[in-house]
Amino acid sequence: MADPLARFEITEAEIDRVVARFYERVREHSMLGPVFAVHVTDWPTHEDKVARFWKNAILRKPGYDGSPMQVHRAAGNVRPGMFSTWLAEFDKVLSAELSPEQAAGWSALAHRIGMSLRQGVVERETFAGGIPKLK
Ligand code: HEM
Repeated sequence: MADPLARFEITEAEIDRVVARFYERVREHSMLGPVFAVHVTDWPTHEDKVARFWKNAILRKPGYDGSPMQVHRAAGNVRPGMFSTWLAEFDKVLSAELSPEQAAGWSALAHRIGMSLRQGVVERETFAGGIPKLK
């Protein structure tokens, strides 16, 4: 039986497939591709880690113990304006690969997490009161 705490019905294989399709698009994307290229050389390892992140977030399956907030704040080349593009690309993959119910559930979760990560990046780039650190 499905885990009653799972946010929506999805299999681990479906999660793996979405992650693989998404980073295929990211690698070719004019804005997102170069950002990842600075950090990720071993794509299978990256995709495996991100798939474990989503299995933990959606299915509550242990296996990811990283800190996405730290990673995105520290990356240095992830800008606040990139999150809407990332999410739009992710939504395209969700719609193409999953049922409407699955896509809607995962999209809502991704947008919630994305807005929180974006806020972390914004805070790194601003002083108290929202004054930008110009550089
Ligand atoms: C919007 C929702 C997003 C989610 C849910 C998300 C999720 C993740 C996760 C789980 C990781 C692995 C973290 C770890 O190492 O433990 C990661 C890494 C990374 N993300 Fe995101 N991300 C998002 C948006 C973005 C955006 C907008 C960018 C900018 C292009 C970005 C760029 C990166 C890069 C470059 C890495 C690799 C960092 C490294 O290995 O040093 N992410 N992301």
